[in-house]
Amino acid sequence: MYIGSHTLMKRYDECLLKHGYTIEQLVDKASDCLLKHIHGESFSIVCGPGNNGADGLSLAIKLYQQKKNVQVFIFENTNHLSKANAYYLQKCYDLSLSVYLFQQDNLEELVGYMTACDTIVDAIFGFGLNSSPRGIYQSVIESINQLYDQEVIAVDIPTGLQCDSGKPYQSVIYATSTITLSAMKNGFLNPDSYFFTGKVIVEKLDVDDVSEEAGLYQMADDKMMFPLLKERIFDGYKGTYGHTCLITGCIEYKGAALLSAKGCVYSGSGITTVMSDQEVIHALTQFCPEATAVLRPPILQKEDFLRYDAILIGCGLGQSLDSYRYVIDVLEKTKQPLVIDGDALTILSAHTDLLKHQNRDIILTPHLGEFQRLCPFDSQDDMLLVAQDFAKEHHVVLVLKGPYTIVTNGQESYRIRAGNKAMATGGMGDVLAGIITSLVGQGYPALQAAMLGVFIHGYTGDLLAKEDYTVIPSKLIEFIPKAMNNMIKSNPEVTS
Ligand SMILES: NC(=O)C1=CN([C@@H]2O[C@H](COP(=O)(O)OP(=O)(O)OC[C@H]3O[C@@H](n4cnc5c(N)ncnc54)[C@H](OP(=O)(O)O)[C@@H]3O)[C@@H](O)[C@H]2O)[C@@H](O)CC1
Ligand SMILES: [K+]
Repeated sequence: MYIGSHTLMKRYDECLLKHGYTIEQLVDKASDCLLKHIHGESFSIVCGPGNNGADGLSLAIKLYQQKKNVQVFIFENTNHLSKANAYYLQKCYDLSLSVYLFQQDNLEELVGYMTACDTIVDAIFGFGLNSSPRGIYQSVIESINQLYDQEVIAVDIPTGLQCDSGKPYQSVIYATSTITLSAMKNGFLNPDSYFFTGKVIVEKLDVDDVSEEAGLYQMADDKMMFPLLKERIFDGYKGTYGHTCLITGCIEYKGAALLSAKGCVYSGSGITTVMSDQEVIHALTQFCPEATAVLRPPILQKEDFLRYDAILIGCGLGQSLDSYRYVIDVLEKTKQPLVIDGDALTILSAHTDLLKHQNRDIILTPHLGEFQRLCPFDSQDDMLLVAQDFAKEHHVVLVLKGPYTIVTNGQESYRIRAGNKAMATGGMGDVLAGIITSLVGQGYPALQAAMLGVFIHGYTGDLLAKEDYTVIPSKLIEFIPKAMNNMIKSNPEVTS
């Protein structure tokens, strides 16, 4: 399943136009999608001035041609209409459909006409709405919400719901169901949006598939993720599964280093070496005796890293002057695939130029606050686009942590369907960084390692959250091997 934001959906339409479709054809195909899910005998179709309205007008014509009882309501019939809207409105007039024009003084009367129908179609605004519907639009939305006997079907998005966040503007249609076109809208991932969308049906237009060309995100679910995890091989040994180096922890933040090391070991790393302060190393022998350790030298040299397959920097590294130097040393002197997390990301924010000419796999794992430092953005910005552009510009795999964590390398983009609110506890991100580094060390390509790491982490948390109110990192780690085994056993390619 693909997911789009308002910008990505606009880009999707532009791609289709570049493929040679006309906007009138696209609207025609959109209304074919709607028609499949519309039942009943009498319809009030409420159409705004853009292409969402055009979808409604085209649908009205098809229903009329099926001899249904159809009345169309519009807000203006001037040159403010989109090209497709004007085209289909003219067709409605040509066919002598009943078209009513909303004005301030006839609003109540026209809404009264709707009470005679069984279905109201909301084709007022779709992903083109850019602020709260005002004036007559607001009044019509509120009046439609007062009608309780009719089914309300929203075209693409309930009018007044924000496409990207799933939050309502001041006035929003409460739909019984929403037929969303081409892709799931990002806002519908927000569970609160369900109050407004009702049941969501995703319908793909019968056109060339331009989802990837347009940069839509893909939902990475069990079906996609289970087969990515490889079975351990018959004659494997510790060398088969990679040697990872974790430059993590300091006197003040020992726990983060311990959790990332254990996450790395438990998700299958062949050898895990923690490069840290004496105090961290001492604690490590108690917490995770399987990990090895080396004392972190004051200046990191290229030779210190020759034997490693993957490096992690961050996870409790702190932000001292030493930490700054470590981050810069690692970026300048090592060549292995690199995972950058926590404090190291904050340090990196002042030196993103170091990401240039790296010529190796780099995975960044910020939460929203860390990402804001790396890439200042505005709260109104389209995060799907911002994340994608950042990854593309800096040639990294970006793991933007949150509900349905974003994983993108700028070319391919995913939302990971795993994880839950019970996992919102300190140290969870450190475990994730450890898992991803482990997978990189085991030879998974960077994008796959990032996706799989996020999935394993979230999936383990989901198993635990079935019984527990909170899921704490040290307990989650203990369950990682079981969860990975579950994934292998549930994968039809392995079990058959
Ligand atoms: N591939 C697909 O999926 C396809 C999707 N399609 C459909 O296209 C829909 C998107 O169409 P769209 O881009 O024309 O935007 P839409 O939502 O109709 O609104 C634009 C109008 O709203 C106006 N306006 C904006 N904010 C406002 C406000 N606060 N208050 C008042 N007015 C406001 C804005 O005015 P303007 O800002 O230009 O002055 C403009 O007139 C999409 O949702 C889907 O249904 C298919 O038809 C084709 C294939
Ligand atoms: K709508």
